[in-house]
Amino acid sequence: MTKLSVNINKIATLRNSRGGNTPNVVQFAKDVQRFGAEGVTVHPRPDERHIKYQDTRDLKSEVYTEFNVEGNPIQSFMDLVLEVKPTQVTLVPDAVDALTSNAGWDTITHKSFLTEVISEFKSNGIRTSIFVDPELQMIEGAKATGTDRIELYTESFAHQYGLGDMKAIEPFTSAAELSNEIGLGVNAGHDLSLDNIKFFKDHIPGLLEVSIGHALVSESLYLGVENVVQMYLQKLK
Ligand SMILES: CC(=O)[C@@H](O)[C@H](O)COP(=O)(O)O
Ligand SMILES: NCC(=O)COP(=O)(O)O
Repeated sequence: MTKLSVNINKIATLRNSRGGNTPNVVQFAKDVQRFGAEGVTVHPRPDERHIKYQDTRDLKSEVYTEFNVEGNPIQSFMDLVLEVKPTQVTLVPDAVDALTSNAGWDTITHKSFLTEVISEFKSNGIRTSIFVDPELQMIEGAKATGTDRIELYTESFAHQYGLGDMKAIEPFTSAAELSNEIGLGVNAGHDLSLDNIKFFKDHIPGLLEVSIGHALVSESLYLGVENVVQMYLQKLK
């Protein structure tokens, strides 16, 4: 069964825009879990443009489903994750000034670095996932690092699907099939939405988790948070 992890970065974006504590990030995380979400995801970036390191600490005691913390494993991020010890850490190769996540890891070039980082997190009881493009070589490279899971970077699927190109799913299906064969768990995320999630899920064998934020928050502006969470859960059945 595919779990829905709600990425709450954009709630922090809205909160930070006025400098106060409205909307309250922790309350939003409690509410989406109450509405049925099976996880909460945050991406504390180095510039803290949205989720702050302190938010990640504050959320730890309030996330009773699965807590997924994403980021580039720079030292400050490593220290935060080892302090908070979330359910899962997802390693993302983002540049400090990236507008948003825009690429998966080159798991071959960075094999030794990723292997060392993953070993550190796993020895602290934290499940690991590596953000990758749906390239078979990168999937095999991810396996070699010892990671528990990969997260398929779904921006290219979402973009092409939105243009009517159904064949855009094919690399993702192949990547999931290989992952299943070699014992890698399959997560997915980035630009997934109510429009594309069912088609995506129906073509990805063994999909364990989707993390969705930007579209979910945007859709909630019109349809309401509880309604949107329930709509995602229905489409993921
Ligand atoms: C890794 C990924 O694709 C997203 O989880 C990322 O967290 C989005 O980051 P922004 O919310 O900063 O765009
Ligand atoms: N890992 C993807 C994620 O957490 C949310 O990405 P998006 O839905 O905000 O594009």
